[in-house]
Amino acid sequence: MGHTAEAATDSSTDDPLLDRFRVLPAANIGDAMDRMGLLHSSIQSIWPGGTLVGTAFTVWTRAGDNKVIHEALALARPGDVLVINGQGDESRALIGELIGARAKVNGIVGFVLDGVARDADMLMGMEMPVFARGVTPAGPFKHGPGFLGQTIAVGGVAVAAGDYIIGDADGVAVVPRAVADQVATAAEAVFARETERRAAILAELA
Ligand SMILES: O=C([O-])CC(=O)C(=O)O
Ligand SMILES: [Mg+2]
Repeated sequence: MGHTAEAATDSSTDDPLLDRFRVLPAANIGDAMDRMGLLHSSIQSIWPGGTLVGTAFTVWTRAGDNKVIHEALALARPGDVLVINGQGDESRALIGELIGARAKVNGIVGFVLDGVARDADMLMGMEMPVFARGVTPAGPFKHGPGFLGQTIAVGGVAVAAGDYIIGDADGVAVVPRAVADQVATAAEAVFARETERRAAILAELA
């Protein structure tokens, strides 16, 4: 069985919470967490319209070095997002289109980098969402060290393995796994209330 078939049947992608988060704005999810759990505003989709929802596979890598990211690609499960602390370094891209393509084949649904990426056009072409501090053509070194699966800091927020990651046009929200159901319920209420208020305001145009 190929990795793509695996991705379609893996239980981690059947989680109903993923579908609930998929239709909620990151802003509403943040409001449901006392407006906390939102990454620094400089971490944004590197291509227009990129969005993602998945579970965190955490990676800590030395600034400007992606040796451990190659290991992560082989170990992450379908439905995972590679969430990477690269110490906010903007001098060298931690990932590009080749890593993006490998991720796609393995069922990984996207990347969140406290660092930068490259090959943005090709990542857009393969619809591989990447949220990062920006882009640079400068490539990474491949020496290590790095760590997998530990709780890490990304964009000023702690992320543990298995936390829910939601990225949209505003940026990225992180929902701790232990409170995810409550947060989804509260965010659905925020969304419903704001939908109603927005409609009432716009009705003044009519
Ligand atoms: O060279 C690298 O490791 C990063 C890169 O451009 C790619 O993954 O395509
Ligand atoms: Mg490349």
